[in-house]
Amino acid sequence: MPPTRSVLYVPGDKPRAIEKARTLGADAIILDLEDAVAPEHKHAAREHVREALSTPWPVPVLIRVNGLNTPWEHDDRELALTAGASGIVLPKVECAADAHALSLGLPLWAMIETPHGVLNAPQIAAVPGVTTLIVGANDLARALRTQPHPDRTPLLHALSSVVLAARAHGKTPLDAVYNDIRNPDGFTRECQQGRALGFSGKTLIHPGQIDAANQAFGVTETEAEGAKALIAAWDAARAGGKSIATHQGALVEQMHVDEAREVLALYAATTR
Ligand SMILES: CC(C)(COP(=O)(O)OP(=O)(O)OC[C@H]1O[C@@H](n2cnc3c(N)ncnc32)[C@H](O)[C@@H]1OP(=O)(O)O)[C@@H](O)C(=O)NCCC(=O)NCCSC(=O)C[C@H](O)C(=O)O
Ligand SMILES: [Mg+2]
Repeated sequence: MPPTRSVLYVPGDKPRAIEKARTLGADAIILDLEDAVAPEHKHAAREHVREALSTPWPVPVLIRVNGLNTPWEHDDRELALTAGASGIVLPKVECAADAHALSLGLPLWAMIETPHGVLNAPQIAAVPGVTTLIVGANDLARALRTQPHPDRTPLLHALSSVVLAARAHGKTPLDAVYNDIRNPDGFTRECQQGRALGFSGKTLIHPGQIDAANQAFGVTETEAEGAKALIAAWDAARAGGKSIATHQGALVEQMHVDEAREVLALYAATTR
């Protein structure tokens, strides 16, 4: 799987921001046709997105289309199919049938941002074309009538439900955006919380959030060296006929080795 530590939304009607996004260092880009684009700009945004995708990008670029049953659905779908996007982001996915409705042969990133979406997350994650679940915390908080909380306590159940559903089906869970672009400390704390909850990365709204997300969801050289040492300890134990090993005083079993290999794969993919 390509890395998804940092996934930046860029409004489809802002060509300057789109061009800027090419070189910002995010692992993936979502060109947005939905909530970041006012109704009167939807048509122009589609043209900007088509133009942007007519030349190669260094990272995967997805299109967030408008939701099913909106007036823009048909034209967005046609654009997504013909423009050369790496995938489609579908907002407000409520059930598996919604995901099937937009199974167009491209990877589908399903946004879980309604109560039904959370309740049906396991069925949505099970749809073969769905590769990724993204939490949409703004829409979800509104629908649930939760109050803002620095530790996201009111949303923890939903956040963990999305991780659980995605992981159960081998899909990638991505954490929600952090709205306060002037609060880097709060952003970093939320990245760390998202990683601890099991998310693979975070969706972002501003270039200033990319480095912190890459760091929080990435692998340091020290961590990579630690993973190599753990695998070496395991290999030595197995070569000596042992079924389990210890490394730096801690038990090592097969699942720790699998985890260490994932750490090394992410390190290799993000240090080119
Ligand atoms: C939030 C913003 C409106 C702030 O914009 P602005 O005030 O212009 O920021 P800056 O002046 O700090 O910008 C500095 C330069 O960086 C460029 N920029 C800003 N944001 C982006 C971006 N997202 N991608 C690429 N480049 C960006 C500016 O153009 C400036 O460049 P320059 O002119 O050369 O100096 C703005 O950041 C923004 O629009 N962000 C994206 C908002 C968005 O996409 N929203 C929709 C997705 S989030 C969502 O819907 C969540 C979900 O559905 C849910 O329910 O939770
Ligand atoms: Mg939303």
